[in-house]
Amino acid sequence: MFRCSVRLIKGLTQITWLQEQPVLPNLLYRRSVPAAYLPSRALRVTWPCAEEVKDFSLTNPSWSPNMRNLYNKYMELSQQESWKRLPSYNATATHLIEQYPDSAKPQVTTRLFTRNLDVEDLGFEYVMFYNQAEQRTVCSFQAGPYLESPIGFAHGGAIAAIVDTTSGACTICTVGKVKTANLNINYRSPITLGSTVEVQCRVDKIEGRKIFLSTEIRSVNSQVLHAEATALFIQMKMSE
Ligand SMILES: CCCCCCCC/C=C\CCCCCCCC(=O)SCCNC(=O)CCNC(=O)[C@H](O)C(C)(C)COP(=O)(O)OP(=O)(O)OC[C@H]1O[C@@H](n2cnc3c(N)ncnc32)[C@H](O)[C@@H]1OP(=O)(O)O
Repeated sequence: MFRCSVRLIKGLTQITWLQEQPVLPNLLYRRSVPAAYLPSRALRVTWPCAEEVKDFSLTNPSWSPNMRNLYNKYMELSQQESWKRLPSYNATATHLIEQYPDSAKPQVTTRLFTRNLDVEDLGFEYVMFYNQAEQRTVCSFQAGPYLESPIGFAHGGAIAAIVDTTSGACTICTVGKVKTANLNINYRSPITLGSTVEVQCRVDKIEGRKIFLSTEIRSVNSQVLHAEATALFIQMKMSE
């Protein structure tokens, strides 16, 4: 009973903290997760247990010096320019939690694909920053050993996931809720597992509900081009 109360108080403290985080107004999906998306068996409930509401885009001990350097560079730029670090939770619903009245906080039973491991270091380690004035997102990405495809290198699907995430976040920050309609990737040079790369994404043009973006993944010294991509996102209709 005592343990439960402590967990509840910790959880509420964390939620209050979450609600105080700066949020761009048009970012968030307005609907709760449709029932059809929910798994048939109960998974972890992430609210109001504080330990589940973790911001994964803050430094952790698994981050390499390159990962930390990029993080520090954009954190410094966030002080002077219009870059903003995007918080990153392990479920879309957790990003949305502030929209729910206290009486109707959702049970979070799904997970974002790129945040589906509990252990740090093994999968996707990444942090994204958004520049509103330039409609750009940058992502520092460290590819963990569980993303392997050819021996020692990252899987093309994992690279596609990080491109989709970086360009998706850029689009959501720019226009609100969207879906990916098209993603084209040219893989130019393999990404070594454990290495850190910089993903740079920008909105090229917006035509009605269509948002066109381009992305490049480069080594941290910019010398190696690992992949280049274009994406088309479609803005959801008001009714969706
Ligand atoms: C403090 C908070 C901070 C938060 C920060 C953010 C962090 C958030 C957390 C993490 C970020 C993660 C972000 C990840 C994002 C990933 C998103 C996905 O992966 S979505 C899953 C994969 N995609 C699908 O499953 C779509 C399946 N397709 C569809 O649902 C539909 O086809 C859809 C919605 C794409 C379009 O359907 P329609 O009915 O709305 O629209 P129609 O009329 O068909 O098309 C509109 C226009 O677009 C063109 N169009 C549509 N699809 C096209 C295509 N594939 N290629 C070219 N044109 C296409 C059409 O020709 C039309 O053009 P004309 O207006 O006539 O000029």
